[in-house]
Amino acid sequence: MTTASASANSASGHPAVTPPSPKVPEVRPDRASRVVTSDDPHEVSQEDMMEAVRTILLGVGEDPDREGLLKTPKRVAEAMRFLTSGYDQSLEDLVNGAIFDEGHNEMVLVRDITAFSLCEHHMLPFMGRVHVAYIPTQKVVGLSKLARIVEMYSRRLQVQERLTRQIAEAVQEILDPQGVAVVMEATHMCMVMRGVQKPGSWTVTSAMLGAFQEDQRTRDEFLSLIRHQPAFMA
Ligand SMILES: Nc1nc2c(ncn2[C@@H]2O[C@H](COP(=O)(O)OP(=O)(O)OP(=O)(O)O)[C@@H](O)[C@H]2O)c(=O)[nH]1
Ligand SMILES: [Zn+2]
Repeated sequence: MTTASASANSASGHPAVTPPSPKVPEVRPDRASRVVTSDDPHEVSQEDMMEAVRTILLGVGEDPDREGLLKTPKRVAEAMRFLTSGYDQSLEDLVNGAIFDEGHNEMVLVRDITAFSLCEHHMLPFMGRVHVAYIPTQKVVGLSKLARIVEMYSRRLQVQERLTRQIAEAVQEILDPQGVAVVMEATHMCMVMRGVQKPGSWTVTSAMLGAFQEDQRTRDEFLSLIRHQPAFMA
């Protein structure tokens, strides 16, 4: 598989395209791909998670036994399971065979796909929009599947650069198209609510494969299409 080039810069600049970077291995395998046994050290029960949340509540000086917090450990454990549910999905199940031989060879772009993820450094949300384009080699994929791919990789602990690249590589894997382009624009709560505290800052990352990496005009067409204001919004 071609290696994606991913880069980040501030929203004031255009997404830069850098030379291919070395592939970063997955931080952890998909939960779905692991054989889970009862003594699997990675398998943490809901009760263990709830106990950890109780500890956090104590750590912030709260009383986990006061009425308003009684169900909080359970709610947080369930929320964290949902927010990382992308580990349990596989690309094959998600695409569900929705690949059609249309003989189409022009750019397909799904833009403004909202995405919510958690940064792996602070486990705080980062959120924004993702634009996914590809140039088919005859075969196209069901449009919703591009959004589902974004969803699967977002619902994990991430860094924005890796998320962007994984989306591009997934489209490459399922379609083997002439090229794939992914741009993500996101704001990170770890930079807004804490730390450097910069509300309004945006990070733009891109991953370009094949024709989008090799052909400046193709890349420019994509960048111009994602900046264009759509005439119709549902
Ligand atoms: N490249 C990249 N960095 C990220 C992402 N999400 C969070 N970070 C950064 O990860 C870095 C972690 O830096 P550390 O110095 O280890 O942690 P920290 O002391 O909490 O850093 P500050 O956020 O600067 O307070 C910070 O600079 C974050 O802004 C991401 O998606 N991509
Ligand atoms: Zn963070």
